[in-house]
Amino acid sequence: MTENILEIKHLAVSVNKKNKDAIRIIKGIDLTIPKGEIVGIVGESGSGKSMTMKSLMKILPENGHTTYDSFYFDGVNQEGKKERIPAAMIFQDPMTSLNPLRTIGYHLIEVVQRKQKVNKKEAEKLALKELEKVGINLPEKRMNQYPHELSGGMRQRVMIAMALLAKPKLLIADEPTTALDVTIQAQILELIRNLQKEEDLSVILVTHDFGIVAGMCQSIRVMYDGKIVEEGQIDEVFYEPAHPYTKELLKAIPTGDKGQTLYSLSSYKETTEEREQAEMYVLSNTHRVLGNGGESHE
Ligand SMILES: Nc1ncnc2c1ncn2[C@@H]1O[C@H](COP(=O)(O)OP(=O)(O)OP(=O)(O)O)[C@@H](O)[C@H]1O
Repeated sequence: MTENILEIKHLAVSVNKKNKDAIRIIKGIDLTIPKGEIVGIVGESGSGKSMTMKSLMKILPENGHTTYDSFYFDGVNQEGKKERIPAAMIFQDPMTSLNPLRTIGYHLIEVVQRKQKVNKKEAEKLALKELEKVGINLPEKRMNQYPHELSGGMRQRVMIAMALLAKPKLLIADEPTTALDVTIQAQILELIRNLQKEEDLSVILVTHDFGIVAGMCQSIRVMYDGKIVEEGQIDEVFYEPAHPYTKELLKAIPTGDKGQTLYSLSSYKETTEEREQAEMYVLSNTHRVLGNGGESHE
């Protein structure tokens, strides 16, 4: 049996707005992440991918509220715990996480010293080693540079180095390559893939791009409107998608064919009634779908 790094049952997130009823954003999802896997979470913009990740990391905005029935990380019950799980998160835009007035070295050394009792010289050595590991050339020079002096791809490598220096067991990459051009995108994904193996990490890769998931992940969770509507091994979901929304997402993958009509996902809508009554149905040991008892499993 596979061990899981993360097991959370019935996770719900709501947001309070002034003088208004709380809005339910995440509507009771079960999320299991097997150890040592790269798991893809896909869904269109606004489906709740980032909110789910931020609630796991306890970095929700102040008006956000998380509940769950149970939450285990690496076998440890998180109920009532104030501290964060040993996970690190990288975002689409590294500039939002880097202080433009501080050097790259400052950022890295700060993470090392927060984690380990070492002096500045030793912290610097560890930071340099990490920069080399993530494929930054001329690491000594980079230590003294400011974020704006680096390319987008290099900044994302720095973010990955910072994440790894925090010694996480789980790396959450939230749209890490969306802002990068295609060749750089491929390099960053390759880096994440290699680091996962070398560092024995578990990885959650959040993306709206099914193509990226196909190349990177062992399994996939499809989110729609605050719920997981389908999950399974990559082949199961790709070749036998069972939920209508997954089918629409798959149709939306650009094939590169001239004249291909790009699908607009906004045309897919479930009625509230359907959604409220929906439950997860088991299609195989690993493949589950929300809603229709698996009857649409053609
Ligand atoms: N601070 C907030 N206050 C209120 N609502 C919010 C807040 N942040 C996000 N939301 C809402 O929560 C829903 C889910 O947002 P989330 O950012 O998780 O989506 P996402 O799937 O990650 O999309 P994207 O790919 O665009 O990041 C959206 O409807 C969004 O408008």
